[in-house]
Amino acid sequence: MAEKAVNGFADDSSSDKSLKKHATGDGATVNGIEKVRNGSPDSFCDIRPSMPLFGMDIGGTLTKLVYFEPANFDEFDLEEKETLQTIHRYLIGNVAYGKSGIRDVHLEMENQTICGRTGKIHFIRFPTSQMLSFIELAKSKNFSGLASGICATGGGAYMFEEIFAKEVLLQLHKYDEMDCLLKGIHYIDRYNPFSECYFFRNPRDTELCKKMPFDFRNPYPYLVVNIGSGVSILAVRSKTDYSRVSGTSLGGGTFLGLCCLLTGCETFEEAIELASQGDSKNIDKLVRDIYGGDYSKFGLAGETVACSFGHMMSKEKRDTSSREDLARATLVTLTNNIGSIARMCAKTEKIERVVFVGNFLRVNEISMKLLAYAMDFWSNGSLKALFLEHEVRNYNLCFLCTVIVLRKRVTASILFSVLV
Ligand SMILES: Nc1ncnc2c1ncn2[C@@H]1O[C@H](COP(=O)(O)OP(=O)(O)OP(=O)(O)O)[C@@H](O)[C@H]1O
Ligand SMILES: CC(C)(CO)[C@@H](O)C(=O)NCCC(=O)O
Repeated sequence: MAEKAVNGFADDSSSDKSLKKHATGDGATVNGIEKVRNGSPDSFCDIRPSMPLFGMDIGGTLTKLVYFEPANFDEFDLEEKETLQTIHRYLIGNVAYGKSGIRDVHLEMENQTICGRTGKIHFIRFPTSQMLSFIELAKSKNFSGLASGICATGGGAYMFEEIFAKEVLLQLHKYDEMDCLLKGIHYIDRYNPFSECYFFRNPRDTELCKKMPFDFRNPYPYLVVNIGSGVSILAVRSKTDYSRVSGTSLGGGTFLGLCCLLTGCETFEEAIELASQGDSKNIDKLVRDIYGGDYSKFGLAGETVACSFGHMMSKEKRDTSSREDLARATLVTLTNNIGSIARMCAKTEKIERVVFVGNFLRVNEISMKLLAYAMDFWSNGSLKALFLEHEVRNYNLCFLCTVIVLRKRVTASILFSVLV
């Protein structure tokens, strides 16, 4: 592969259909639901791994990478120190890497202690579609001769395991994404107890609706709705007891895919921008479009969506609909569907706190407010929709609990070449 393509993440060849998926199986299955106790990543903190530390979550759409920058470089030997300083200069000197790598500066976490060391956590993301470029690069740099292995979470840790082993001669140490997600949520909240978790006060009133901090220090039981490419719903009853109670394939990836199809947009940011200027009422049929007003007998207000995309069966309505309206209706449809499934899960599990996470909510206040509204309205105020600053903006957080322990200089070389 050309160096340029590798370095710039320019080659979009990672949709390689020949990659084989592996079955997971970290937990026992009870009534078709995976029951998982005792996630394993904590064991990392029993050791004092060599620096630098990275963690990676390879999702269906985005790969999230964290880099832990130790505060004091002086305690390392000369070679390690040199590597750390080079990484530091490069990473901190840039916020964008190649065409698609981004460092989210506003998410940085200072004064963190990981595995006995104090430092800062940096957050970087890039599309998983560029992963084969990363692998090509690792191969071309003879990574296997120098690295001890990579720890990773997410479907990609399984998806790319074989190709990493075969092509790069490198083992991926896999950790379950849901275990890590929950550990990540609590890690983050512990370090930002008064500013990480929030809710919307007065969610039914657009004028008075206001973001407020939520004290999440005594959180159990709660539901997690992880909106990534698809959606996983977890019922969490204690630190070590949770189950995946439901999920839906209609998630953030569906929103982006449909929006690209319907509007010709090409990025998530563009899709959200379009949606923010559109009106879904031009696309969806409301109860009032069918009843002429409310359907009072069952408490359905005229403003309620009766049929998502229902107006699109009319040629006239199709001809007058705009890209903005279509983007908005796609966003509202997906969000309401997720909200509705979450509400049913909360009812079945008898849980009142619902934490919505995942990158679908990144730069997407429309969906957050809609979810807050829907939870409050349809439960008569008994359900509370909660959100997290880091989670919402960027990461599954899995990687906070995983680390990539690489041998010194190689890490720098890989990271640099990929991100340059
Ligand atoms: N820059 C972006 N590029 C692509 N999608 C984005 C971007 N920012 C936010 N998103 C949204 O976030 C979703 C991916 O979220 P997330 O990173 O949490 O999931 P994932 O780990 O890729 O998927 P999964 O967990 O299902 O494997 C996308 O499907 C899209 O809706
Ligand atoms: C497959 C995963 C777990 C990958 O993160 C996620 O995309 C998901 O939960 N999808 C929904 C699958 C379902 O229908 O339950």
